[in-house]
Amino acid sequence: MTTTLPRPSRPSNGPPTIALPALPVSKTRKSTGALPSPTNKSAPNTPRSGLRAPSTTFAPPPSPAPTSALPQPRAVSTIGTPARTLRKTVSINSFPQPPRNETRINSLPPSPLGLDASRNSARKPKNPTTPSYLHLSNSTPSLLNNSGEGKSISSASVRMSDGLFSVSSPPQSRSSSAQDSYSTSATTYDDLADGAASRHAGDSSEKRSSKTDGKGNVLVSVRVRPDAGGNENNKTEGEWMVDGRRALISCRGKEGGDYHYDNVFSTHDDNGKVYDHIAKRLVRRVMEGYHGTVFAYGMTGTGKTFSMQGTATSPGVIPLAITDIFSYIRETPSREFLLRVSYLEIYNERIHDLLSMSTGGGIGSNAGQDEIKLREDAKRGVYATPLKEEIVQSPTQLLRVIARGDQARRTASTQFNSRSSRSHAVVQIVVESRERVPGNTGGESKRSGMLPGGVRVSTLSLIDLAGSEKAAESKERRTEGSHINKSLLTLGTVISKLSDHKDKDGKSDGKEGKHLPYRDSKLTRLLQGALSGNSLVSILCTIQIGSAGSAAAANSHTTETINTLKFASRAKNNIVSHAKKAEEALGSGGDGGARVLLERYRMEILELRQQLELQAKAKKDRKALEEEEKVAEEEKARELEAEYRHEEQMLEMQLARTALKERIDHLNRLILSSKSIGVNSGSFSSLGVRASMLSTRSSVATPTSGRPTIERSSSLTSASSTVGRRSSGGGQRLSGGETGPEDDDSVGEFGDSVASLAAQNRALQADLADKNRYIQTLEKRLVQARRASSSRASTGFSATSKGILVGEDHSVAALLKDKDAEIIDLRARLDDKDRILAALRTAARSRDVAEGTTDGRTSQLLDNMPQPPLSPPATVTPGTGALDTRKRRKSVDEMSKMLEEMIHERVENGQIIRGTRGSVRVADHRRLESLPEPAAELEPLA
Ligand SMILES: Nc1ncnc2c1ncn2[C@@H]1O[C@H](COP(=O)(O)OP(=O)(O)OP(=O)(O)O)[C@@H](O)[C@H]1O
Repeated sequence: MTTTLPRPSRPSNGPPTIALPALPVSKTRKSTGALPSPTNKSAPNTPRSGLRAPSTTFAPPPSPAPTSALPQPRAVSTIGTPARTLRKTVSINSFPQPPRNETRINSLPPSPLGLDASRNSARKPKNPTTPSYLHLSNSTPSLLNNSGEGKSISSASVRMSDGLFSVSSPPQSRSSSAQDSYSTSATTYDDLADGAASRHAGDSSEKRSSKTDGKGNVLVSVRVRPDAGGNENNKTEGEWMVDGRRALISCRGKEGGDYHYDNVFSTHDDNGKVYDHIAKRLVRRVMEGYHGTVFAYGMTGTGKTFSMQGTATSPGVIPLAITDIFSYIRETPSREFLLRVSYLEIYNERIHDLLSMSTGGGIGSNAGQDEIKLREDAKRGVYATPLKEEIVQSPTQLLRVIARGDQARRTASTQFNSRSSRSHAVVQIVVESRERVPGNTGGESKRSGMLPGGVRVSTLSLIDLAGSEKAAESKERRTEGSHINKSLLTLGTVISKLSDHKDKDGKSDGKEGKHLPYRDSKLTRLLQGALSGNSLVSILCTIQIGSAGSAAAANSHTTETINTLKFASRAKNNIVSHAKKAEEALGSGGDGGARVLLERYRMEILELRQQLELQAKAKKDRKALEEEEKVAEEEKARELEAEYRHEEQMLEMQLARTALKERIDHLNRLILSSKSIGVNSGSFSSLGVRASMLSTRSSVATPTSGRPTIERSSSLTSASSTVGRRSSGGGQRLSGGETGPEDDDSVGEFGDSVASLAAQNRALQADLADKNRYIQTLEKRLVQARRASSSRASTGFSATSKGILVGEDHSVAALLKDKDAEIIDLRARLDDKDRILAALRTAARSRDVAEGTTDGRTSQLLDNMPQPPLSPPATVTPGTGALDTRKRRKSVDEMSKMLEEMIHERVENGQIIRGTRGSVRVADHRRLESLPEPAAELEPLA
């Protein structure tokens, strides 16, 4: 297989670089050419290093001791450069190895290449009695080695301490990218590194390496993909030899050599193991506040996506990292976390948001998206914007988000991969964390006045690069390929030049060094922070060394593989990380604060909680108000109902009263009629007497007193007719059967008057009886009404009803009293009538005596009437002529006088009042006192 990438002219001291991109720096080449020598890798500093057959029996050869079976790598001849060799040795040995593997690896047989002996022999003089991996582990601790992890993960108490980070980056190493450093807080791990270095002051080379080496924070691993043909015996695949235990890959070809890395994974190693070695610790560090970057680099089809994403049965780095992230959160109750994730791809040098795109990854699938640009600020470094970030709360949710992005990622079938990634894909997980205030959760901290600590923000970038490839047949693939190759070339260039930015101690020297072309591609721009040392870095390079079925393919693979191996070596040599734990941002202000969602959310939660409390209070007040209103409404309703019932009762009473009143009016009319009858009958009787007198007078022609007499006569006629009518009407109303006799009685002159009086008397008595009955009926109805009211009053309106009943009682009592008074009045009038009748009888007898009549019809008629106690009748003596007339006149005069006296007497007694025209009427107080008095006016007799 051939590569389209330009081949740089290779220095003689480097490993084969036939297929490498044209890297610009010869110095880099030298550096790169100094591939890990067996000697340099010989000193294990971790359990796994120890497994690489640490032995005190090995001599420390200054140069590698390649096996005779392998071609002597040119790199070996250059490893004699002390500084380079030392640095490489220290950095590689400082890489972590999983503690669990220690036993297993210790039991492994020595490397067939015999490189362990030379490496370990190189360590032996320094500490012949102590396993070299332990020695180096102490001397060059790194954020990614076991010592660090042991402290940070084993227990919460250790996690809580900042001293747990025995990071090896010396202060000098910071200078390489100090201008971009996120960290302004503790330099704990630097100090510790210095301390660690000083413990080995006796070994100047080691001390130097510990100072210069930020590479303790950079892991470079190589993974060999199984051959598609099924030949997995990768130990000796043609000219290649892979030794996972010693992290060695040897090539026996013309550009061959020995390549040492932090980890070499054979075809037998699964994704779990790969993750454990390349990313597990880094993920932990990210959770503790460091930035971390893991990326996979390699030729197309060599297993980058397989390693990063994995499969359902063999999850890759990304899903395993997610699992660990949430495990860490669970294990760390002392802090609270907020995770947000973004997912972008760089396709044809354009950035696309995979979380905002529709799935399918086709052209135009991101139509409508704002162009995503890269920006840089002091706090965040280089970042893409605008980019969708999703907050995730569970591994499942996070995996789902990433799976959605994967769906949107552009893939296509290529010569080497049926589903080749055509873009660089970057998953970025931002971890915000804050220490919980003991005993307080949520809003309680505010209430207690204790503020929690600041928020720490760190980022984990998981990058699956597109694979380098030769020109494809289709134009589209060629375009994609050219962009991919260009960006990968820029990446290689930047990494190569990184060594130029370091002084002899490995410190970055931006002024003197060459320009770093980060801006030449979006990929390098995005990786700028990681490459310049602000992040812990783990690079997984994937290769395929099988023949893949054809000599051409095998050849192509070899070239590409060697390119990849060289890239890995340069990365290991040149990238220096001095990552620091991110500072804790207090408050929500400022640039840093603006992106600290945890703080913003906390503030938002507080605000919302306050709003909630206010709302709850308002709701409570409103409820109380509503209750009051409800009570008031109920009260009002009750009042209205009571009022309504009262009105009903009043109406009933009114109706009853109206009925009573009507009846009373009717009775009054009857009474008045009776009175009129009584009075008029009295007048009539007297006038009747008088009429007879008048007729007598007429006969005696006494015109002197004619006028009044005539008037009186007229009046009598009128009154008589009135009485006749009223009496008739009243009789009809009271009892129809009684009208007959009355009508009969009303015929005739004197006889008629007397009969009428008798009829009137009967009528009055009947009326009286009728009234009594009516009064009884009224009393019954009142009792019934009272019962009805009291039953209604029992439904809750007792107070009001009482008032009604009391009023009713009063009105009924008054009514009864009125009626009683009227009855008494009526009786008194009857008495009056009786007296008048008696007077009339007397007058009639006197007349009879005076006229000498013997029939006594008038007096007899009158005698038939009830006899009131009257004065004894005057003695009448018969006479003739003028004497008789004189006697009659005298008799009439006497009678008139007697009547006048009687009236006068009553006027004096105050029983009656004399009117201005001589009329008389019953005194009011007499009425009230129920004294018998005629209600109608009595015409004066004289
Ligand atoms: N270690 C491995 N074990 C088993 N199968 C593997 C391994 N590595 C890769 N493969 C298989 O090889 C094929 C190509 O792998 P993958 O797509 O991961 O390559 P790649 O490097 O991502 O390619 P590209 O750059 O074109 O995207 C896949 O079918 C994958 O399953």
